[in-house]
Amino acid sequence: MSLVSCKGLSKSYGSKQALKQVTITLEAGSPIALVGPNGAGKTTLFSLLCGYIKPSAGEVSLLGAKPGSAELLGRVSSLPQDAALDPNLDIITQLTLFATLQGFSTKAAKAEGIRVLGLVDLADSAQQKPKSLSHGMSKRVSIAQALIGSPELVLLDEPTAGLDPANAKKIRELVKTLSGKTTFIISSHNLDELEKLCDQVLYLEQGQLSQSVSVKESQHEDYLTLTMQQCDAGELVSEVMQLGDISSIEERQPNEFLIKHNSGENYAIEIALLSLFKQHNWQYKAVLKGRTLEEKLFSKP
Ligand SMILES: Nc1ncnc2c1ncn2[C@@H]1O[C@H](COP(=O)(O)OP(=O)(O)OP(=O)(O)O)[C@@H](O)[C@H]1O
Repeated sequence: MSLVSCKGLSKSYGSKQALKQVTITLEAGSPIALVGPNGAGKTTLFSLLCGYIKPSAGEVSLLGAKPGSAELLGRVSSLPQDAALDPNLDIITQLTLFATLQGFSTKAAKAEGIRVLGLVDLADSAQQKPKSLSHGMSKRVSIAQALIGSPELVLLDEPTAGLDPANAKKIRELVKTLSGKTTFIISSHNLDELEKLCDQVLYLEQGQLSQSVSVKESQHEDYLTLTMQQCDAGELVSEVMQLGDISSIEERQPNEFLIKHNSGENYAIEIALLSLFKQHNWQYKAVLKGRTLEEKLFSKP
């Protein structure tokens, strides 16, 4: 049974068509990214998956059931973009309440609340009220709430937006740790973050699913992405073109070069590049196999 199945899924708000004929099947496993410009329909798709809104046309099912149905209680959860906590109740009381609503006994619900707060490193804040929390801490409490009951599918809408780098890293590590048992679908504008976390990236544009990109496939592509320290781009390009099996090299961003090659031999190009750098005493920052996610989504090879 598929994790998510959408067939011709569409949603209009009055005359505004926010989602157009989205058809996709997603399987459980590594985290899946949902990317797209502002207004592309990401939150609308999440809201349909959660059952917060009804489709205007088409079908959607999660784990074989309709979104919002009783069968999915405790199996699917979400962190909405604008998740808000009740200002009047302390954190552990709120989490305990949500766990109780999922069917935990009162005692087990409190233990579950403490467990999920521990996952987001906030066990010490259990007795605090939301107004005494920073924005980042509130976001982490909302992520904790989404993890109650260890659901099979968790939808995270911009989970690290507004978090400082250390806390964003902690959330990424948490997602990595829990992946396997739980499948995460993550909407974010941070492509570097998604590239680190996800194997599959869905790209929504003007309500349509325009691409589904596999991050893992980079291993099999005939591309290298080279990031240099300061260098003379013209000289580098001319020298690299003289190496064998190079089809093209282009500077895509300052000091970042995309090399297309047709070498069938493992590491041959990498070794030739490193010898070239040594010969000229050029300093490099990174040699990445394949193309960056940004290149895959936004540039035609
Ligand atoms: N309740 C609503 N009523 C009317 N139009 C809406 C409503 N919600 C969303 N829209 C419109 O639907 C389109 C898709 O919005 P949505 O919030 O799903 O996009 P998004 O990809 O999540 O954007 P962002 O990255 O800015 O969060 C936008 O044009 C938006 O203005």
